[in-house]
Amino acid sequence: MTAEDTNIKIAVRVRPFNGREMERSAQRIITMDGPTTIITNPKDGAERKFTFDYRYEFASDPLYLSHLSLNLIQQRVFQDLGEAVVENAWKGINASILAYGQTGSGKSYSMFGYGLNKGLIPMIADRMFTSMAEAKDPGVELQLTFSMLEIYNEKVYDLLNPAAGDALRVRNTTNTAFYVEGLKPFPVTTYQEIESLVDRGTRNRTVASTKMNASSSRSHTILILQFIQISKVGRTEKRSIINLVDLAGSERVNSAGTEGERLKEGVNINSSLSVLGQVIAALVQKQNGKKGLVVPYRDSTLTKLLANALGGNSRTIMIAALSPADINYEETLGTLRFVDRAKQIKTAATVNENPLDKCMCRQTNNWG
Ligand SMILES: Nc1ncnc2c1ncn2[C@@H]1O[C@H](COP(=O)(O)OP(=O)(O)OP(=O)(O)O)[C@@H](O)[C@H]1O
Repeated sequence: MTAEDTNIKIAVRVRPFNGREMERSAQRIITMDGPTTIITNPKDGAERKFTFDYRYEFASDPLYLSHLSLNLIQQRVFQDLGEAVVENAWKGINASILAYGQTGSGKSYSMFGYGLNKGLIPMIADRMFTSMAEAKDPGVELQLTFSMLEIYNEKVYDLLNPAAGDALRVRNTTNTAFYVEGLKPFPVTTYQEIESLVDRGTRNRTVASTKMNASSSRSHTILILQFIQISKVGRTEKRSIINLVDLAGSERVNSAGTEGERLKEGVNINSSLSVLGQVIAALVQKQNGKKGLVVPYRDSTLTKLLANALGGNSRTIMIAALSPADINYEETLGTLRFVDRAKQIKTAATVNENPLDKCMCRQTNNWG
């Protein structure tokens, strides 16, 4: 099967001002003009312009903040970004969505949503089950599994199986394909099952975080849906993996006055996100013809697990979550620069279809 090169798609999303920003009478420094996102330096008024694939902003009109209009925007995000993920899963193509941005910028809002205001994860799961219920071919058996993990201080924890306690090991099948040994995929047959597993995983994340004196923004969370279509007639198997990633806050850690666990956490978050930046830079240089370059996937747990999403067999989308406020100028500019580099990466998604007799048919939880 031939690989089809596509660039990583970037979506920028600006959230409304929060209470703290309003209290401080923060000014808006992000504007959007057609495909262009413009950020203004509050010190000297200098503008920087970026162009991305999708943009979502909020209007200053308070009506925007009504539940209905918030919901409409969540639905638009799903139509633009999520629908194709489900369509590709049916074709046997892997997909990944990563949310990047500083703490409180709206990553979880985009990925999980809040209450009735559902985000991409519940909407993708819902659409998956609707399409499976509509599938008509009795000769094709459909299987969907779900797993959820957390990377905290470079270690991987199975959020659906916390009894396992200890961190799981990341192993590699090839130089660029890694998997989590012992991560338990749960077979799911209804939307409600996924919903309760996500709730369980989120609760475990909070418990683990509290125990470790962390807040949720200090770990990376990855949800994995694996979809398998087994054709009994053609004796083939089509597999696809959907990775949904809520990254830790990208703000730089101020080490002044920080010690012990907090410092370690900060250093680890910083280093895994900075390795992510280095991996992106290396992939871009490689695509621009630079020879003999080693992409440093191995330098962090996060980049090992995202190797396929970034440089391999996946269609990948990055959501850059932004605060609109001048007081966050540096972080917001950092986020825009980060995804501006990532948009140059090309991934080569292939259809994962194999004859049943030849396929390895192991319950993988990897990204390969
Ligand atoms: N696009 C949006 N529209 C309306 N409200 C939003 C939007 N994005 C975020 N919010 C609100 O902003 C707050 C912070 O968002 P969220 O928790 O998603 O941030 P985060 O980037 O995931 O933070 P953390 O890294 O700490 O987990 C929440 O109260 C959320 O409801």
